[in-house]
Amino acid sequence: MTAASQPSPRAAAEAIPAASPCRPVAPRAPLDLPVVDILSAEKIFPDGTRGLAPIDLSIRRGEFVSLIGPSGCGKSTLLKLVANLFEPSDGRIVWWQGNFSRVGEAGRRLAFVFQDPTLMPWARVRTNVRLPLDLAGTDRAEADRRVDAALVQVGLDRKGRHFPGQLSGGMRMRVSIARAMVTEPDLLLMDEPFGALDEFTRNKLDDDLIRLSWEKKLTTVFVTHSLYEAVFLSTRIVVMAANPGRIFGQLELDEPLPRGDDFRNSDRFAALCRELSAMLHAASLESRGDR
Ligand SMILES: Nc1ncnc2c1ncn2[C@@H]1O[C@H](COP(=O)(O)OP(=O)(O)OP(=O)(O)O)[C@@H](O)[C@H]1O
Repeated sequence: MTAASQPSPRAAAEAIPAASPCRPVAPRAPLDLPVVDILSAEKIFPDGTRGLAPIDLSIRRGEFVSLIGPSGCGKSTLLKLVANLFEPSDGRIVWWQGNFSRVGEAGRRLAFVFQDPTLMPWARVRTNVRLPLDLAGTDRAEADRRVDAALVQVGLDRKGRHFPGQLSGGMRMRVSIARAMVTEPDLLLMDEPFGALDEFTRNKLDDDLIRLSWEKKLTTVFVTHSLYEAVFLSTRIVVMAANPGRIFGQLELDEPLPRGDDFRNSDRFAALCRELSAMLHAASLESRGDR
């Protein structure tokens, strides 16, 4: 792992100026209500691979938590456990303080955004974004209203009648985010959503995501390989180590939200990147058993 040397000039060169300057505001409202409690949850796959050692982690309302760490440390496995895409081998996961035995029950919505936008190529952008509402049987007028709002939120209000093949990679990812936003999720899970995009587009989408996250008071768990992205977006970063997958350390970031280029180009950002880089270096050594 290389040190985070001088991230600011690079970010400055590649970042698109924010639509509005970053306004320093007080941290968002109380963060104390747990959305997900991961209680000694462990994952051993059927072939015997120990994907995750027992993990304890609480995600609170309004947090933006990034999971970062070396390849194979269990970031995706942890995210899928939180998404209830599979069950822990041991331990348990409690959503909304046990008010719901499974995610997705009435009143609680969870949305998952993958690295691949997985759009229907034969359907227009509007139809793709409306899909979860159609599946849920939402009234058509209400669905159209939410689709309009979501397309505005991601800056695609003029692309609703386009097909996915007519869009850039960044635009397709925006469609995928809009499709998550129409469900008005209580918990947004994102597995390296911008990993396949160039850094210029990634920075722009990070800008949009942090604005959306702030405006909608989202609770988000986000997997990334980019320490710059993790520092820019997160209120808390969970650093993981591998062999077996586990939590190595955590970094709280109290930089006020929303954030923009002022933060990206600040000494504070550079210092936080260096701190995270050192943690990742140590986690990487620990993963190889070198320490
Ligand atoms: N379905 C599976 N069956 C067996 N082993 C699995 C399965 N899925 C993941 N693993 C193993 O579990 C461990 C954690 O995998 P996971 O994909 O969660 O890591 P990751 O941190 O997301 O990796 P990357 O950064 O490379 O995407 C790895 O050793 C992986 O090989």
